[in-house]
Amino acid sequence: MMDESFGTRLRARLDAYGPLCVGIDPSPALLEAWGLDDSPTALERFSRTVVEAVADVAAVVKPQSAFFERWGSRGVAVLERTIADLREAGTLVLLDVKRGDIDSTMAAYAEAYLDRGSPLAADAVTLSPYLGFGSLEAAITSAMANDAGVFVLARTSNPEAAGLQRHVAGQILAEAAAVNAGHSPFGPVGVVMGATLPELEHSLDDLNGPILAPGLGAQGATAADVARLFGPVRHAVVPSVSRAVLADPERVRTRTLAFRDACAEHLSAATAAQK
Ligand SMILES: O=C(O)c1cc(=O)[nH]c(=O)n1[C@@H]1O[C@H](COP(=O)(O)O)[C@@H](O)[C@H]1O
Repeated sequence: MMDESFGTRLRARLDAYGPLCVGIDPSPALLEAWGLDDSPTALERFSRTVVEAVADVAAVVKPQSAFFERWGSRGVAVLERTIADLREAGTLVLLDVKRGDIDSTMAAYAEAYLDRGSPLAADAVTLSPYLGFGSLEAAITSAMANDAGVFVLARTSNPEAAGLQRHVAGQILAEAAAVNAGHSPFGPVGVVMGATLPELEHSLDDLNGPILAPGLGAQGATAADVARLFGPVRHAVVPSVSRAVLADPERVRTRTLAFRDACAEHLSAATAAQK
């Protein structure tokens, strides 16, 4: 049994390795760019290569479930092995599944992804709050019981999101902050805020939880954008990148280091400018 909370483990990883989450997104396009066929065996080769390249330099690694699920049970078996490899390497695993459903179904998702006895158990999982933040309760309870965490979509990186999410993001952030109150160094409820946003429309000062910020690289965000948006909460931001580090199997590690160090430098410059 793990006895440190997800927040404590995440804090330690961020302090030791710097601010970056690397996605494992084995899309057909990337498999082709790597000279691999599109098959479960190729998925495994891709995932193993990324794990070996980044497990000891990225604070968090985020396998995207859809790219494994498209191969049915054989793909899910590769996802299970990838999670096991990452956990054995000591990396924090954020499983990107973006789940959200009514209470009883949510409890089953929680059992699948957060219960430490499950073959798919991760350190944290992404959740969608569009059935109401309260519908996520079973997952949040399970996360706490299993020393795991959740990342709830608040303002996502994609351009289509703004019209819908701007109406609800404030409420999601407030509900996450309420769960996180009193926890140290972070509560179990992180949020997702795109690094592509033109500006932050809500303060994150009282969240007391980690902020996953996807959109670096392929979606156009830079380390400077991360610092501009998240400088005031720099200790809590986890910028996330997939395609821009995965494009070339020979350069996954060097690109990971470049993104990580650029984010660290820009965030610390933002700190200095605020003093
Ligand atoms: O939850 C996520 O990880 C996520 C949230 C979000 O707002 N935007 C977003 O792109 N993502 C995921 O982050 C990854 C982005 O990939 P790249 O654009 O290749 O860096 C994909 O796996 C997306 O599913």
